[in-house]
This record gives sequence, C-alpha cells and structure tokens, in this order.
Amino acid sequence: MLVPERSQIPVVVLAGFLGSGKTTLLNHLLHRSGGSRIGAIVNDFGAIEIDAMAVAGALGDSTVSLGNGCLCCAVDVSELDLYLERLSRPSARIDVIVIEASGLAEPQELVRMVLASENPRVVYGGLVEVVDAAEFDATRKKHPEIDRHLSLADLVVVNKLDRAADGERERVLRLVRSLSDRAAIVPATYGRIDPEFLFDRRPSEERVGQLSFDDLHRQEEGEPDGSGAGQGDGEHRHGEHCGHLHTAYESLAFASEVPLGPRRLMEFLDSRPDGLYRIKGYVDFGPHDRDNRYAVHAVGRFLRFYPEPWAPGEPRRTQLVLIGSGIDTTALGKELQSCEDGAPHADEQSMWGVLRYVQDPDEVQDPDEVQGLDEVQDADGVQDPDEPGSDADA
Ligand SMILES: Nc1nc2c(ncn2[C@@H]2O[C@H](COP(=O)(O)OP(=O)(O)OP(=O)(O)O)[C@@H](O)[C@H]2O)c(=O)[nH]1
Repeated sequence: MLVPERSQIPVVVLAGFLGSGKTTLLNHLLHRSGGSRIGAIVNDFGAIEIDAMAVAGALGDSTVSLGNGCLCCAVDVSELDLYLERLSRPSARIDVIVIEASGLAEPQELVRMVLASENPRVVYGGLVEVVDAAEFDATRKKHPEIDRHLSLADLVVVNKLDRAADGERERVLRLVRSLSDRAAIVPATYGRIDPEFLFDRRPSEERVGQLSFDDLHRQEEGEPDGSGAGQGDGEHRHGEHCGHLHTAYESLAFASEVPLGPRRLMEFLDSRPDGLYRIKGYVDFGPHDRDNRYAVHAVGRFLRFYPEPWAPGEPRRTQLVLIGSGIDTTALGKELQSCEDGAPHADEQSMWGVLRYVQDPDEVQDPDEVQGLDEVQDADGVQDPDEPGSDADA
C-alpha cells in the first residue's frame, strides 16, 4: 500500500522538540547528500524564518518556507500541497523531500497531511524524530507527550550525545529505545547520521504501518485506536489544538536595524527567565565586529554564538525569535530593545562576554565521524542482518 512507485519522491518528516538539532541535521544531510538532490520545506514557529535562513544557503531554490506557526495546525494544508507540487515537478529533479517541522509541531498531524496529499509524484517516506540527549529527561518531565511522538517514529536520532555524560548516554539510549516501539535508534552528535537512512533506505513498509492510513482516519474521527496516538494528554479534535505542545508556548520576533551592544545583550541573556526555552537568530554587533554576524542559539540553559561573515550586500540587522512558556513577551521585547546601541565606536573588551560562548572548534567533531548504518540497532536490539555488528551505544 505505501510501497513507493519507482518514480515517487519520498517525503520525510523531520520532527523533534525545540532546539533538539533538526536544522543541524538537515544541514548535515544537505552537505553529505552526494549526488542526491534534497528539497526542504522548513516550518518556523516564530514570525521570522530563522530556520529557513539557516538552510537556504545550502539549497537555493529547492528550499521553501512555511512560516509563522506550527505546520500541524496553523498553516493552510493547500500551502503544503503547493510546495510539494513545486518540489516534485520533474524539472526540479528532487530525489527526496524533507519537511523540517517546527519544534512544537505534532508529528502525527504532519504525517497525516503528507499521507492526505493527492500528489501522485510523492509518497510518505517516514517520520524522523530528533531527541536532545542532554535535555531528554527535563523535556519529558514537562511534556510527557514526547513519549507518544517517539512511539510514532520510524527513525529516532538521539542527538547531542557529546553533551551527555558517559553513563547517561547509555541510559538515555536505552530509555529512548524502550519508548520507540520498532524504530531504529541512531546515536549522533551534530546530527551527523548517514544520509542513507533517509534516501535509499526508506523506512520499511512495516514501520510505516505503525501509523497507517486507517490509524490516521480513525484518529481524525476520534475513535480509540489503541496506538497511544492522540491519547494521554487529551484527545486531539481536528480544528482544536488540545494537547498540542505549541498551545503552551508563546513566541516573540525581534528585529532591529540598530546594532546590539554585546554587554547589554549578555546581561539580557544571563538573566533570561527559565520559561524562555529557545532563542535563535542572528545578531549585528555593529562596530564591535563589522565583518561577522553572530548566529545565536539558546536551548534551555545552553548558549552558543557562531560568528559567520556577512554575505556581500547583506543588510546589517538583528533578527531573533524567542520561544517560551509563561513568558512576558512584551517585557522581553522591551528588554531587547534596550540592548540597542548605536554608538559608532567599540571598546576592546566589550565582546569578551560574547566570545566566551563562541563555539570552541574542538567541540565539533570531525565531520567524517558520521554515525553509520553499521552502528545502528533496532529498538528491539536486533541488528539488521546485512549490517556488520556494532554497539549502538558506542
Ligand atoms: N553540543 C551540541 N550542540 C548541538 C548538537 N546538535 C545541534 N547542536 C546545537 O543546538 C542548537 C540548536 O540546534 P538546531 O539544529 O537549530 O535545533 P532545531 O531542532 O532546528 O531548533 P528549533 O527549530 O528551534 O526547534 C544549535 O546551537 C546547534 O549548534 C550536538 O550534537 N551537540
């Protein structure tokens, strides 16, 4: 039933909680895709399309952005169809389409949307769920529905293993395995998985069957399905967002043509409220560094800056998206505005606070140390017979 025809393009849904590493993984795939051409549909939760900007450079015309709101509810389905249509045209020569969901999207809704597509050139290619190993316990505590997302996945990438202590890694991997039904579990850092997981080796028919057409229709009609989907946190009724992660979150978009003062921004970041879980975007520090914009990422208490040269002719400006729960977005907006600093000169020490959070090159492993297929076990611990033996926890 869901076996793709030769000519059909698989559409893979890439989901995972805020900041787990979806964009990082997508960028990795784009750089390691070999001859395959990937089309990407990026869904940002915030009003500024930060994720789309983060992948656009690599993709050119084969990336499209579904902005402002969770794809699972807020975006018009016909818009998704339009993009699928565009990317699946033979002239685009796309081999696989990846939909990067917002970090607050409901995976089952996205899968439902792809399955509902009447475009004969595309076929649902599986659900990849990215997990932040370092934040896994805290995220589950806040959002028990994460367990349900894992149970729907075909492939779970347990990412950020570099941030988890040795014993912790194994514990988290075991826990994810126990929650993931029959999905393959891939340990990873910086999303470096073997692209073959998504391209040639599409999830098997049985795995897709975990969330079959029938299951999805039953859920839509509100019938109990026994799969756990749509249960536990209150049943989802179409048109309402009961139990959806994004109902508990608010976002704020901040843009400014005036550079931000590094000291003031650091004060803002150091005193950010716990509810402000995610910050992402680009900062212009004006005279403090005229050559680079600073990509910024906060995930929980984790904070990193990544200086990257301004593109020629690129307008100098700051664009940030803040996402959190129980946050006062108006007050945060004002605080950010008070970080603006139009002074023409910089003093030497002002960037020190920021530079403490610039990624240490040693932190990033050798890109060739990609998690390979031979290092993967299925959730039941049984290795694929045609894969050489290797410990998944390694
Ligand atoms: N230490 C470490 N950091 C990582 C790893 N993977 C991603 N990151 C960092 O985590 C931050 C968030 O990564 P993204 O790829 O933007 O996460 P995302 O899931 O796309 O975020 P949202 O779209 O907001 O949900 C960035 O600073 C990444 O560089 C990893 O394996 N280890």
